[in-house]
Amino acid sequence: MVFGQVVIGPPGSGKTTYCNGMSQFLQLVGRKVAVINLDPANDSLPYDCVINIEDLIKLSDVMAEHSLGPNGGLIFCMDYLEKNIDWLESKLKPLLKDHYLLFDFPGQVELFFLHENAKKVIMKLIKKLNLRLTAVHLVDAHLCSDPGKYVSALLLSLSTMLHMELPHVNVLSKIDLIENYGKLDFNLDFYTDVLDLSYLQCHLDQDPRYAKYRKLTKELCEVIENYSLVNFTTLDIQDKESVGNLVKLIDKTNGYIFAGIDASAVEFSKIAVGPVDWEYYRYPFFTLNLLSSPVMFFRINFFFHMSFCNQYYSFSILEEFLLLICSWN
Ligand SMILES: Nc1nc2c(ncn2[C@@H]2O[C@H](COP(=O)(O)OP(=O)(O)OP(=O)(O)O)[C@@H](O)[C@H]2O)c(=O)[nH]1
Repeated sequence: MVFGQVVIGPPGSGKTTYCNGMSQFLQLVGRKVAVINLDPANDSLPYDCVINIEDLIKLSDVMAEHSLGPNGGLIFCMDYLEKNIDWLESKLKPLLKDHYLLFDFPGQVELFFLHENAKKVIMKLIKKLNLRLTAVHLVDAHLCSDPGKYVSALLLSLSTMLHMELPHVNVLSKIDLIENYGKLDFNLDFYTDVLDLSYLQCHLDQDPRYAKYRKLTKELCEVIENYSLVNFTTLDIQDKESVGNLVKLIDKTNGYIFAGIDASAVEFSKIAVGPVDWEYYRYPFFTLNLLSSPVMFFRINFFFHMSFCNQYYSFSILEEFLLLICSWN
């Protein structure tokens, strides 16, 4: 089984910097990492990429040949990549034995909540190569400094989660810079946990001319709350503790901590077996005590780890549980 991350997010949210920092961090903890650049607009790459979409198709050529702008050109490139998925598969195959994959995608957000090409590329790779990928969706933390921008970030994250259908982690990137945009209206927890958005209302412009805007924002917030899917974790890519916490979270969502049998003992002790932080207890925990016969007492600790943000489900003993129910009858 091969694990990895699909790194997505709006332009400038820090995807390329993330791939560089994350690959260095993972290499330091003992993983063999391969970064795959699927952004044809990435001119200067700070990392050594093993596969570069530029070897297949160049954005500048597409724009010149088809008289397209950068956005249309990128959509053309993704379409071309989907049609030539064999090229990517053949490049990935030698890496499957022992590498952890980081896919750096373009920043055009419509690729991830509207168009199907990028999703189809990912789904085909997952199915054919048996990959376990988590979507890491980066959003610039400065959006928290304005209620309207924050609601847009929530909507973008929600639509991307619904569209991509992958284990998903939303990240507020560049958290080290958040204080540069002034004091936040609420504690950081308010923005990361997304529990009650009604408080945002009083921080919107109270001018009577903005009444419709406030009503629209209120109703959009209700949509987000009704889905109850979005929350965020934070990241400062230069802080190893921040990157380490994110790695732990991603490892839980794609199952790496349970199946990373190729990982070194050092890595396991540092990342997977480290003390669980409070994030772990966000998942509902059920303990079922079942008396299956007068002499037999079965105690089943049924861990049903479920995070809406992470979309991670562990049904490892579900089978055992069903068998027990059958034998009970
Ligand atoms: N302070 C700080 N700066 C960051 C962080 N992550 C990224 N940056 C900076 O943010 C800027 C944009 O980062 P990129 O990695 O180019 O962003 P991108 O999402 O790849 O951008 P596009 O390729 O245009 O989609 C760069 O100047 C980075 O140095 C962070 O965690 N902290």
